[in-house]
Amino acid sequence: MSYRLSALSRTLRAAAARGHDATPAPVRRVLARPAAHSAALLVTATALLALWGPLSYNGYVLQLVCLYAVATLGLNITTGYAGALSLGQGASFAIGAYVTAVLVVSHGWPIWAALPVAALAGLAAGALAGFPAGRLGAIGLAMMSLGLMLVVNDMLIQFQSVTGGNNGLAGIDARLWFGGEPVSTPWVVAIVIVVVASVSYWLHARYRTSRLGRATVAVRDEPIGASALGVSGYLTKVVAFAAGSALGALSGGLFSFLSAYISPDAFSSNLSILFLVMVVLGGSGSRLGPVVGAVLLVLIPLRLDAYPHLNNLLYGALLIVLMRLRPRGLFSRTAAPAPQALRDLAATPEVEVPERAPGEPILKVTDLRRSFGGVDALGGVSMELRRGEIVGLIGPNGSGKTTLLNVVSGHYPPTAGRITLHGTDLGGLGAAAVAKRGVSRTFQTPKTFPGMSIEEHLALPAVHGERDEAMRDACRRGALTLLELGGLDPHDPAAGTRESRVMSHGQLRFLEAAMALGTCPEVLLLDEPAAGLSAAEIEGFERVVSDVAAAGVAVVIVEHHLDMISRLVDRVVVLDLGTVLWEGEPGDLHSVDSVRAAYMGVA
Ligand SMILES: Nc1ncnc2c1ncn2[C@@H]1O[C@H](COP(=O)(O)OP(=O)(O)OP(=O)(O)O)[C@@H](O)[C@H]1O
Repeated sequence: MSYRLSALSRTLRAAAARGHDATPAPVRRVLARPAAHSAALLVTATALLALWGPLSYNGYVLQLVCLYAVATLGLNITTGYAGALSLGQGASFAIGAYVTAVLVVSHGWPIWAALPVAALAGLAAGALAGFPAGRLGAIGLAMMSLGLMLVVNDMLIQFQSVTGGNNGLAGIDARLWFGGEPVSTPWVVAIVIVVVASVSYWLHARYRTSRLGRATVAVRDEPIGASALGVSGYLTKVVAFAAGSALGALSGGLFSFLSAYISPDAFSSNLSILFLVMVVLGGSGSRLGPVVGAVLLVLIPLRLDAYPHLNNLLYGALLIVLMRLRPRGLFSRTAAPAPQALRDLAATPEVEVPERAPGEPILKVTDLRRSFGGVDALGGVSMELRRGEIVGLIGPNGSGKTTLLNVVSGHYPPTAGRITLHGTDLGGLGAAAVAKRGVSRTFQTPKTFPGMSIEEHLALPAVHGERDEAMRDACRRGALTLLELGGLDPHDPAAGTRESRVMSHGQLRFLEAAMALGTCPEVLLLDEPAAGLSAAEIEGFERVVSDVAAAGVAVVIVEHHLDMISRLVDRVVVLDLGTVLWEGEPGDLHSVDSVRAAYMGVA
């Protein structure tokens, strides 16, 4: 037997070394599905309940684990997916518990009506808290959410006429109809708890793979890069707060039914900390982690009750050891699949590239200024950009090139001056809003999302507004070529599931540019795209830029490679000390004395 086991483990290790496990692919795909986990949770919990009975001690603990898991899954959306450290999940739990208790005890509501209302109350409270919280940093957010927990706890005591004050509310029985008799069997509550836990797991996993979930994770990983693709960091955080709080409140509602009696003692700030520890220990941002965290942190203290004098010490020491061994929690975050993005991209038809012919002006910058303290990074820049035109923006270090891109793309507000796209003012709009109007960009250091797969990156950008078919296809074809240049085969699903954290700098550059083209921009701003690329890669990149410009995309390219500028652009703008020093055709660049002096150091 031991020989067989070691042979099996050798086979598994060898398979792992080859990059896959021994489980057949279709079985692996089914096992990876959230619905499979959800069904397994439902079947296992129901079987255990049948074995132990819902009124037994074990049955009670199982129901407690399941309902706590609902709260931790919610907190995982807020803290794990959105990266917003919240100490307020206990407040949502309390709100849900009390809304349920009041509806049931004072108004005779049935369980199926009280629980959704509790979840809605949590959703509303989460959204209200999310509006100010969405703008706070990690520490501010933790403080605010903790404050919320304390306020809610105090309100439970103060609003005595509704909440029963310190005495709490008793008689929280499950009914099937409004004003009906309480059901006599504990199975109704037990089954509702198990089903809600299982469905919550599925919803929480679907959230991660949805467009909203992808946007949420992108904002967590790289908020500036996400905003350049039109994703509003603020809104994704508010929604994550609301969704997480709704599950927290639903969990509180289940707790009311399980306990049949609640009082403010059960909702101290320790509860929020417990939920957070469950999520962190299980693996914040992972799919299964919050459930495992709930299981462990309910069971471990119960086991330690056998050592009454040592239980706190052992509990604390165990947490320290576990976090030391697995600092990111027991389960790791994994990228979510988005195979459709690759399939769509790979199916883009071949496009015929027309002659490049710049058209009418679309972007206009007038007397644009931007200062940082006493430094005038832009001291009154005016320029126009035509449809289908490629403009090279060059100048010495510190001349304001990146600042100009940052201001035009909405990452910095201008100090003065105007930016218009098709005559509409862009000044004052945030980066996400500017991106949605058709201005896309790349950064000097590529801004990609380490926790997301390549296919997820490609599923993130969306086209906002009208674009003609040829331009769309040219952008998609360009994105496809960029991926191929980066050695990423869009026809190979295995390549798409790789996380961007393991990619080389050059690959990240191509991936970022492919995402920028994924928005099918009217204006594409490229900040030193050739840095770190080989001559062959630069040549391929130039071809893509030239092709999308021929389809009508207007391109501004900041670059120190003057050879590339001379080959590629229609017009060069030279910046010096935040102002336009010279503007003209690339062929004339070397013959202008002022440019030679400022940029090339030639007197
Ligand atoms: N966020 C900021 N805070 C303070 N000063 C800034 C900021 N961004 C830019 N600057 C300053 O503005 C000036 C222009 O910087 P910018 O990065 O736009 O130049 P650049 O032409 O892009 O330079 P490089 O070629 O080195 O990238 C510099 O003096 C820089 O120090």
